[in-house]
Amino acid sequence: MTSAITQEQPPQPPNGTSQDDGSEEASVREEEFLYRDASRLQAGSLLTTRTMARRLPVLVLRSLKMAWRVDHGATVGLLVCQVATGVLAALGLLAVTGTITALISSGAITERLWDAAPQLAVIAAATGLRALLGIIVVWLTGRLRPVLARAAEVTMVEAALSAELAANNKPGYNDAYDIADRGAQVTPDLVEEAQDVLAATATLAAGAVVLTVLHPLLLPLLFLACLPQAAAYVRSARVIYLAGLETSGRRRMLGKLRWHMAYMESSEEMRACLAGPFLIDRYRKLAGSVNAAERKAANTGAWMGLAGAVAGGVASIAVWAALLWLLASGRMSLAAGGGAVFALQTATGSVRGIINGGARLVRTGWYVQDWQNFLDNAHGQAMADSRGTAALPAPPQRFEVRDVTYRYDGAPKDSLTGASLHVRRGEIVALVGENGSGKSTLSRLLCGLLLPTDGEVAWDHASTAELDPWEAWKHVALVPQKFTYLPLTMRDNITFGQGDTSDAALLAACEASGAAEMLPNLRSGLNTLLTSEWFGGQQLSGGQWQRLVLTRAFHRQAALLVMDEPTAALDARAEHRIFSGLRELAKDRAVLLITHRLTNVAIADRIVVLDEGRIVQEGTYAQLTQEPGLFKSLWDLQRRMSGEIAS
Ligand SMILES: Nc1ncnc2c1ncn2[C@@H]1O[C@H](COP(=O)(O)OP(=O)(O)OP(=O)(O)O)[C@@H](O)[C@H]1O
Repeated sequence: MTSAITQEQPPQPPNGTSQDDGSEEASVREEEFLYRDASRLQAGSLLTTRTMARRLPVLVLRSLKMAWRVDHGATVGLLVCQVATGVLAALGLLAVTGTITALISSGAITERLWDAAPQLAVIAAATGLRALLGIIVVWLTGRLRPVLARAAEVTMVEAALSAELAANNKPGYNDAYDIADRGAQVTPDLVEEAQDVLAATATLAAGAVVLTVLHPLLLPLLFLACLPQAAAYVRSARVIYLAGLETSGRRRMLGKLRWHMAYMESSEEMRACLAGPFLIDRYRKLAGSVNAAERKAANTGAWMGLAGAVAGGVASIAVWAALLWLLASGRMSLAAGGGAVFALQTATGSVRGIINGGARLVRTGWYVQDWQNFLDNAHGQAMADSRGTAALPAPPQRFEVRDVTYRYDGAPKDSLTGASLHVRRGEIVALVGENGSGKSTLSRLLCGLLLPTDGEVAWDHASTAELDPWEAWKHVALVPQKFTYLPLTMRDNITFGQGDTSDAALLAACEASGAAEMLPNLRSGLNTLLTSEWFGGQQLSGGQWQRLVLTRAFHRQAALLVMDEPTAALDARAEHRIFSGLRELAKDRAVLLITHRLTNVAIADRIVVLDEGRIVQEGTYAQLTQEPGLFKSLWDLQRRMSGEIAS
């Protein structure tokens, strides 16, 4: 049977152009506008060729440091190989010069051959050893590459975790992350390219010594000849790098589209809502726009490369002409000229190697620089810059939001305005209100996940802005509205490696949440891998996952328990279990409960009602169900609805 994707014709673009007619740019105006980020482009365009040329030695050094950090042995081995390669190249070159001198000197041919024999032996030995060193370099690089790549990936994750939660809303942050991530991916390239440049430099050093001995004019001439080509190559690398920056937002969107189209979490809607064909069409248009930008950069880069190569060719002719002139004018002997030809060829090859490798190194260096910049302060969003390092002397007793205003970056209006609320240990406070009224935002502020735009959030007497966040979050247990399905075992999903990891402690938390009922059906009990994406794993239902997330929160034994719609996916029996056990849980915890099921909030000591970011009511269940206001109108509506449905 043919799949829906192949049967369906993708919708035509609004202006009637097709994705294959070469006019992708025109058909994707809207998507381009949406996913472009100018702030990064500006940063990239500040880089100049001269700056990068100056940074080349720094990059080589940095790559060596990175390599040293992950594998001392391989780094030393590579350095030794490169130096040895250079020494062997010098020996080989000297031997070639010696051989030519011996062969074209006067005397019988057999004598001349005997004279040249030791030099020929040196050439053979040097060539063989260089080949062997080449193999060792490949082996050591292969050993180093994966370790470096994984180490760089970990630094990215650590940097992302060090950023404020609010960073995700900051313009340019996600692009900066993506570009930095690309830098992390290419760090092994930096090391390899630095190796190439080092190897070419070592060989050049050998050629340079020979050339200088033969005639002091040859080497400066050779360098001058290569300058235009070097500039052209670096410029070409810059064009391609800038195209990468320009398209980063769109490429990120492409990655997200691919993820949603192919992965399990969204697979139902992709099929049943026919989102797949629609998104494939969107993907093609967006990809067309990225392709067009990259093609343009590749064309410009190729033209620059061609111009550089022509300039280089002309300059090479000049160098060879100079050599001929030196010979013709008797300024250089014929024997020395023969050696000079070989030395020039070797040196020219090495300089080209340095230019090629250097241009690649410079481009990779830009990416790696982006990576380093991100690592330095998470694109200006590091928590270390916005928060203190104070520690709490003991688990807090009271959590308070004082006259807090919060606006998400780029949002047209405040999500919370002048809100105040407190919750003590032993107390349950319910937060209610219509969709978008600011409940989750307020809970994030109370947990210290967000810092207020105005006002203060205090745990006992300490402001959350003063506290070391990682220490502070040890006192928080959160059941978020949107929870993550982690492909870990049930045990790891509950503990995340913290607290009492004994079966007894886990089973107690499972009993409280209702997750214990799932255990007999799990293949390996607490050690079952909770995903069917890998062999041996098992997939939980939505409600079962919610039970698990509740188990995690109960197991944490934290002073503050925040539950945002904790029973939305639970069946009636499971929901009843949670609410009937909540008072017991609250004995030593401050509980903030967010729910739309208003009969459930009868359990709370106090109820706080939010409307459009402002607290409009506060009181007990008995008070608010009598008092005219938002709570009563929503409560009446829910009761009426269940009555109407029942009748
Ligand atoms: N990450 C975010 N970035 C930007 N704006 C946000 C973000 N999260 C929420 N908002 C905005 O803040 C306002 C309050 O959202 P919040 O999620 O706090 O509401 P809520 O009361 O929890 O809603 P619901 O009942 O639907 O869960 C909304 O207008 C929403 O658009």
